[in-house]
Amino acid sequence: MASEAKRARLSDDDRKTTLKPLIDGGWTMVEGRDAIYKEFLFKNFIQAFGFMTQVALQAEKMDHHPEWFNVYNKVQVTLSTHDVGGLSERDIRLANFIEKKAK
Ligand SMILES: C[C@H](O)[C@H](O)[C@H]1CNC2=NC(N)=NC(=O)C2=N1
Repeated sequence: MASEAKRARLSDDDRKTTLKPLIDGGWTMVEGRDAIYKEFLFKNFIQAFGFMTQVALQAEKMDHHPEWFNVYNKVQVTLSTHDVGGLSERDIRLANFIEKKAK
């Protein structure tokens, strides 16, 4: 798939199939924009930062970067595709990677 296509806004069908499992898993829609949000809690800062490091390397590989905020053991993540002003396939892929690493 071309990179422009990957950054296309998710269709209604995509939202029912690929987005729904993430929402069921604790991601929420951000009010007033087409973006998803989840808060992750770790044992301590080192665990949180280890998680962030893994996500950062994957984000760079995908050329798709999270909006996030960290204090000590808490990491708040917002995902959206700035180039298209909303959710795309890349947000789904990054969210699924994040879920895997946050376990
Ligand atoms: C030039 C570069 O490829 C773009 O700015 C990329 C970088 N990372 C990105 N990250 C996110 N979340 N959305 C984007 O649209 C985006 N675009």
